[in-house]
Amino acid sequence: MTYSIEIKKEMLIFEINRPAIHNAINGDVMEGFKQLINNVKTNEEIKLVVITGAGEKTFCSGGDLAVFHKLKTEEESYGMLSETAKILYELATLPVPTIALVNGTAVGGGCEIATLCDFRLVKKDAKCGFIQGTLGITSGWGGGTYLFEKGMRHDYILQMLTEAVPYSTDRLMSIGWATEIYEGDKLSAVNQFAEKMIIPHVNVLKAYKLQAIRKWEQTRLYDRIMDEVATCSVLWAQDAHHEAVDSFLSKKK
Ligand SMILES: CC[C@@H](C(=O)O)C(=O)SCCNC(=O)CCNC(=O)[C@H](O)C(C)(C)COP(=O)(O)OP(=O)(O)OC[C@H]1O[C@@H](n2cnc3c(N)ncnc32)[C@H](O)[C@@H]1OP(=O)(O)O
Repeated sequence: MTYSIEIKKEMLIFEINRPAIHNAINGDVMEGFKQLINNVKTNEEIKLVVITGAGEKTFCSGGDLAVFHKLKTEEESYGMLSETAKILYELATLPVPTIALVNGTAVGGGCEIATLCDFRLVKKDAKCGFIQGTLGITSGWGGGTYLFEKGMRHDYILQMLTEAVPYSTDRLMSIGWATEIYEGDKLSAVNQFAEKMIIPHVNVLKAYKLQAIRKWEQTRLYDRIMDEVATCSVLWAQDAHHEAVDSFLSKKK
């Protein structure tokens, strides 16, 4: 299975399970996200959602380049990017808070998924970044747009997007991207974090989340994400992108 879904102490824990390729996302994992969303919408017991990656090294390395590299044109890439962005928008706007339990490297689309969550608990030695620029593309799943919603300094956001390198946890904390840094066991870390929330009063959690969702609706977050998708698709179809991905995929051959 490329993912697992477990419900523990009113928390739904979604784990991407492709550690051999750094938990890269393919269509199967996206189906898992759809199942997660459906579970939350139909099960009133779920009060928090946690997203994490299998293994010790990586949260998620973004889209599976071997799979998505088959998409060559603007139209083909728009199809995949928009479909994924829609699912991730549903994830971001779930009625309960979401926590990215960043147990290791989060790059590319992996950094986008962590960014769209309400909280980011990051392992001490993890590195995270919007490295898409090194592939000649922008973020294409809504991640850049979500980053501008995080209340971080504008200049720090643009630096994170345009430097296109993974940041250390010190930097992630100082720019306001990481919520907390943890050491040791990831489930203990998320349990300790969740205990501080008023879980028994789930309607309070939901009411605050709804305030954020209403703001996003009023500021047309969804439309702005789809603009990001369209921009990324144009860049995706250019030689610079295909050459950069070829170079990554053939680096050890
Ligand atoms: C498609 C959407 C787009 C978006 O909108 O954001 C994206 O997500 S673009 C994808 C962006 N992601 C990347 O470019 C990450 C690529 N990966 C890396 O930079 C590195 O692998 C790593 C995650 C920093 C780890 O480096 P390292 O520890 O040196 O491991 P390897 O590089 O040797 O990787 C082992 C193995 O895994 C394969 N791999 C890694 N990431 C991906 C990926 N995203 N897609 C497919 N395969 C991936 C890598 O090719 C190696 O395979 P083998 O050589 O066959 O062992």
